[in-house]
Amino acid sequence: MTELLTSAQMRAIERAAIESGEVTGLELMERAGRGVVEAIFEEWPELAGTDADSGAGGVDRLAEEGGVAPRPAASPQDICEQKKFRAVVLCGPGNNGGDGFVVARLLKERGWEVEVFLYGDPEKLPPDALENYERWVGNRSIHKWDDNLIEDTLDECEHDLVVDAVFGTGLTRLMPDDTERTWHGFVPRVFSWHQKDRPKYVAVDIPSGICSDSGRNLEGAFPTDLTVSFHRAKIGHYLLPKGPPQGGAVWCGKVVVKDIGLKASYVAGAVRLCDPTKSTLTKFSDTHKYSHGHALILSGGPGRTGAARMAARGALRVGAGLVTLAVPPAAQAEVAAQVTAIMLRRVGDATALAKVLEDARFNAIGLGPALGLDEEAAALVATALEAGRATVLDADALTLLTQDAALFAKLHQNCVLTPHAGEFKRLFPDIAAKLEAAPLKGPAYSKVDATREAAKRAGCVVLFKGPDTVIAAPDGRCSINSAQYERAATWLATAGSGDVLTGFIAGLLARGFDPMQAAETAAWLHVECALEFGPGLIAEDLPEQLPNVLKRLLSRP
Ligand SMILES: NC(=O)C1=CN([C@@H]2O[C@H](COP(=O)(O)OP(=O)(O)OC[C@H]3O[C@@H](n4cnc5c(N)ncnc54)[C@H](OP(=O)(O)O)[C@@H]3O)[C@@H](O)[C@H]2O)[C@@H](O)CC1
Ligand SMILES: Nc1ncnc2c1ncn2[C@@H]1O[C@H](COP(=O)(O)OP(=O)(O)O)[C@@H](O)[C@H]1O
Ligand SMILES: [K+]
Repeated sequence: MTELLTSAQMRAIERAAIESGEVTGLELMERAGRGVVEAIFEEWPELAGTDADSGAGGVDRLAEEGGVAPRPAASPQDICEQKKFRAVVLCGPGNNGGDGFVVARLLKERGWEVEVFLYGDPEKLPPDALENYERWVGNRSIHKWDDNLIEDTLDECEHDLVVDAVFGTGLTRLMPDDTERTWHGFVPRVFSWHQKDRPKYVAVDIPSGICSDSGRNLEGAFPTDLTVSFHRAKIGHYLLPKGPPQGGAVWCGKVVVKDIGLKASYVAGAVRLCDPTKSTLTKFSDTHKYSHGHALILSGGPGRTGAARMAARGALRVGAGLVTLAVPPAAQAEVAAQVTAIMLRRVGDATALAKVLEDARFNAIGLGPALGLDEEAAALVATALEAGRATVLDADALTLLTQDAALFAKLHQNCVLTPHAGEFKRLFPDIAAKLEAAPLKGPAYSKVDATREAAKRAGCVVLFKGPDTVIAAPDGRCSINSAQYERAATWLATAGSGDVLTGFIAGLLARGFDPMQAAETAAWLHVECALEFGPGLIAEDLPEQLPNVLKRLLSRP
């Protein structure tokens, strides 16, 4: 699985590499800037042009005029007279700005017309950024930050590119909001999504204003088409905090990670991006059906059996050897008419469930979807938890846990809880409040922090749903299953899809996956199934996509 880093982890890796003498900060900055330029041309080859088209090797007209650095900026009209690719590079007061100066220089070397604006004092730039500032101003113009001039420059003639290198992983507080500027006003004026023939917007490392650890929008983030990060993606690229203002992945556009020559080393405690390997699925492939386990899925009463039937089908398709639906007697005929490979057991109450669970071959339980919220349902949850089996709890089972502290206390390390945002808030109201509170500084409290805290409190795996599903174990392991960017599958948010996920987890638990691995693998397969089917998907379709999805996964080299 790919690691996603925090800003502190990234800084530690950078520091270790520099201290070991294997690289200098200046070299890293040069590679970062080069990586951004490479990514721009890979994304929009039309911007790479040919030497002749782009005027590469062309002489800086301002330099020809004999100015000395730093010279007064050219007026927007002056700039528009030339037919070249044009970029505006917005640089900030730290090393993110330093990367911006490198990008500006490299574009200039290719013949681009480049206007650079610096937010902050040159004298206060950190050393590597200062060095690149000086390399840039050696014979070129630079503008002191001026909202109006930036807007005029972009208005006066067509630009091909705006590079956002204002703040990166060092964003420590809310976006500046002083008497001279409010970023909330500046950003919508300059970063117009709707403008005809608008420039491409590219963020260096992360869109300025987005907290790289949490994805939270520290008010006034710059929305971009492409975000180019370095060494590893950051957690904030993959979280999608709710607005207003919305954050994270919404502003990144697309994330490309460029290698800057830092050694890949294990980072203790790093969050991972879910992407199971072939071996994850094959390592439990014995031949006998009982060696693939037996999942028991609890059904609701008459007229409420569909959710459990879908979960059971999911469990069977994901490879549980056997799946049995535990059905209240009044719903038996309804269920029997609709299932074939799935078996039935009459389970009228908690005593009957306890009897069924005397059979040790039932090694995994899935319960909650349409189970009901009455005392009988609560007794079923208690009995299931007391059995100590690998158990996934969803929907009504989660609501029941919120109503009874003694029931919550029965959770054990073989459980998986699968709340959506509403259920999470009911289960962990204080944690949800921290997540909902407006962030005042970076690094801000994130969905990763919230899920880790919830898992620790519950003493079991928590899978916090959404397009940015976060999965955490009490020991701190944590991963994100992303349904964003190239895995965007908004149509997965359809009634009953969560019930199928419960079934996938139960099936994998039955196959012997540990709870964290079952939750991660199921969440990943769930999105793959949605992508396989495409728009128009209904929940029943999800299990039917598994054969193709698994075939593809298992045929990977
Ligand atoms: N790590 C690596 O391996 C590599 C890192 N690289 C690059 O370095 C970037 C990180 O650089 P960085 O640490 O200098 O932080 P950065 O984002 O430039 O900002 C710091 C400046 O912003 C200021 N500031 C903060 N918040 C503010 C606010 N709200 N409003 C106003 N000011 C605010 C803050 O001020 P201070 O808090 O110090 O007062 C400080 O001056 C990283 O994203 C990547 O692009 C690459 O070169 C290659 C390898
Ligand atoms: N925008 C989205 N893109 C992709 N998946 C989503 C999105 N919104 C929700 N999901 C997923 O859809 C499923 C919905 O589950 P849930 O909320 O329990 O619905 P239900 O109770 O109808 O089954 C979850 O797996 C969740 O992660
Ligand atoms: K940036």
